[in-house]
Amino acid sequence: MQPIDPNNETAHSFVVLGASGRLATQKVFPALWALYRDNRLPQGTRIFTFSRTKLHTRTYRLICAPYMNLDPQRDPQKFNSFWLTVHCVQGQYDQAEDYAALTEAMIRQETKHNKIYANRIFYLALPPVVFDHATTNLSRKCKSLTGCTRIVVEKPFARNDLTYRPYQTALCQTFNESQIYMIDHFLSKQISQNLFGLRFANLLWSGTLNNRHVAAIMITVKCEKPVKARAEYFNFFGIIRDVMTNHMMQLLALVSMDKPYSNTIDDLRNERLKLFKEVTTANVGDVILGQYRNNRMESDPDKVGYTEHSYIPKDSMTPTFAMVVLHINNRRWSGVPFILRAGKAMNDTKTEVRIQYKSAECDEGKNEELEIRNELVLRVAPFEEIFMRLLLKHPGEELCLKETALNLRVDERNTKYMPNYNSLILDLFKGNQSMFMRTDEQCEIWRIFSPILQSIDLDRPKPLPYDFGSRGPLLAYRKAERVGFVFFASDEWRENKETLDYTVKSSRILSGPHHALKPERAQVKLKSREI
Ligand SMILES: NC(=O)C1=CN([C@@H]2O[C@H](COP(=O)(O)OP(=O)(O)OC[C@H]3O[C@@H](n4cnc5c(N)ncnc54)[C@H](OP(=O)(O)O)[C@@H]3O)[C@@H](O)[C@H]2O)C=CC1
Ligand SMILES: O=C1O[C@H](COP(=O)(O)O)[C@@H](O)[C@H](O)[C@H]1O
Repeated sequence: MQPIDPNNETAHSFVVLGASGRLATQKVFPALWALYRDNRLPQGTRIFTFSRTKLHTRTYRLICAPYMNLDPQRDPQKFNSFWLTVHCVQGQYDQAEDYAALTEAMIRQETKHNKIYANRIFYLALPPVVFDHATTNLSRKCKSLTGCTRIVVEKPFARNDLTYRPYQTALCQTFNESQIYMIDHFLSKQISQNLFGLRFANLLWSGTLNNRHVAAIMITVKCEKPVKARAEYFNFFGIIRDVMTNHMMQLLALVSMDKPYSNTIDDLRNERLKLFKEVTTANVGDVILGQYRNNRMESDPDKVGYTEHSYIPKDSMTPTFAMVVLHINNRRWSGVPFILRAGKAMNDTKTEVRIQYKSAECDEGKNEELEIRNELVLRVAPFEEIFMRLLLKHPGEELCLKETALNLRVDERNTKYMPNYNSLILDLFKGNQSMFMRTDEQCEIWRIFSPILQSIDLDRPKPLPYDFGSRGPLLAYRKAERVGFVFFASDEWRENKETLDYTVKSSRILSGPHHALKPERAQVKLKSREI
C-alpha cells in the first residue's frame, strides 16, 4: 500500500451522504478537518455533502465546529481554507436526478484540478431505510469513469442472517468487493493492532494462546452512561447488535485467529473468515440478557430505569446488557469459552480483552477458595494498557504469594495515536481495506447470533433487571463461573486499599456477592523450597 502523497495529481471527491446527521457532523467531518489541518489529504480533495436538508457551508461549519477541536491560536486561517473545499448538494435519496446533480457538482470541481483522473469516495452516514436507494443511485449515476470508486457503509448491517442476504446482494450487485468498505471502528483501535503484534511477534504469547494453557477469555465493552443519544436506534437494535455482532466479534477474531498466510488484505480477511466459520452457532442457553432499572439512589433525572426514559417505550424488552458464551470448534481453541459481556448504565466504562490462564499446579497448601490464575489483559478504555496478573512472593519475611501486576500504560509512552475515524478515512483515500470487513465475514457473524436474535425478536423474553450503575445481573456472573471463568476483585485489586474496600462494598450492594467481591487479597502460603 502506498502512503498518501499530498501532492497527488488525481482529483478526489469525498461525498458524505446524510451530512446533517450525528455521525457526519460529530465523527466524519472532524476527522476530515484534522487530516486536512495536518496536510494528510491529497491536494486535489474536494468534499461534498448530500442531504435532504438544505445545507450551506456557512452554517454547516457552525454545526460541526463544536466537535472539531479547534486551536484558536493555530487554526483559524486553515479552518477557513478547509471550508472552501466543501460543497453542499441538496437531494432526495430516492431521486436519480438529484444524484446526477451531485455528479455535475463533482465534475465541476474535479476538472478544475485534473481533467483526466478522479477518484470518488461515498460515505453512507445514513440510516438503513434509505440504504438501497442510495447504493442503487450512486452506482447508476455517480461512479467515477476515470478513477476509483469506493463506498463506505456503517453498521447496522441489516438485522439478522435473513435480512443480511438482500443487503449483501444489493451492495455486491452495485459495487465490487474491492470497492466496498464496511466500517468497524474497533478494527482501527490500538487494542486490535496490539493483539496482532503481541500474538504473532512474541513467542511467549504465540506459544501459550491455546486450550492447553488458556482457561477462558472474556471480552468486555461496558459503559457507565445510560442509553440517551441514538436511543431510537438502540431500542430497535439492542445491545447484541449494537456492539457484539460487529466490534466484539472482531476482537474475538483477533485474539483467536491463526496467523494469516501473508500480510495481503485477502489473506488477512480469509483468515478472519475461517475463524468465524469455526465459531459454533450460539443458542438461547448461551446468553443472559439484562435491562437496567432504577437503583433509587441517583438524583440525576437521566439515571433512571431504561423504560423510565421519556424516549423509550414503557413496555420495551430491549436488552441493555448481554453476556454470550461462544465456542470455537478447532484444535487450538476447543473447550475454551469465549465470554462476551456488554452493557449500558453499568458500574464502569471499560473495553478490554481478558485472557485467563489455567491455574498453576505448584502450591501444596492450595486454598481451594482462592484459585489464582495468570491473566493477560489488553485494555483500550478508559485508558490504554496491557497488563499481566502474576503471583510473586509477598515482600517481607513470610513466605507467601501475592497477586501483582506487570503493567504497561501504552498511552504514557508519548506516542500520539491517530483517532479511529481519522485513520479509517486515511485508509479510504489509500484504498487500504485491511481495517474494513469483507461482506462474507458479516454473513458468518449473523449465522452465529441469529438463533438468539430470532428468539429475542419473536418470543420477547423479559431481560433480567439490574440496578443502574451495577455490574449487571448476578446470574450472568454465575454463568461465566459455570463455564470456567474465575472472577477476582475484577481489576480493582490493583488500586490502593481504600479504593478496593470502597469498590468491594459498593459492588456488594449493587450486585450481590460473587467471587469478584473477595474482600481479601489472595495470599497463598508456600513451603520455603517452592520459592
Ligand atoms: N452516530 C454514530 O456515532 C454512529 C452511527 N452509525 C450508523 O451510521 C448511520 C448514520 O448515523 P447517524 O448520523 O447517527 O444517523 P441520523 O439518524 O442522524 O441520520 C443521518 C441523516 O440521514 C437522514 N435521515 C434520517 N432519517 C431518515 C429517513 N427516515 N429517511 C431518509 N433520510 C433520513 C437525515 O439527513 P437528511 O434528512 O438531511 O437527508 C439525517 O441527518 C446509521 O446507520 C447509524 O447506525 C454507526 C456507528 C456510530
Ligand atoms: O459503535 C458503538 O461503539 C461504542 C463504543 O465505541 P467506543 O469507540 O466509544 O469505545 C458504543 O458505546 C456504542 O453504543 C456503539 O454504537
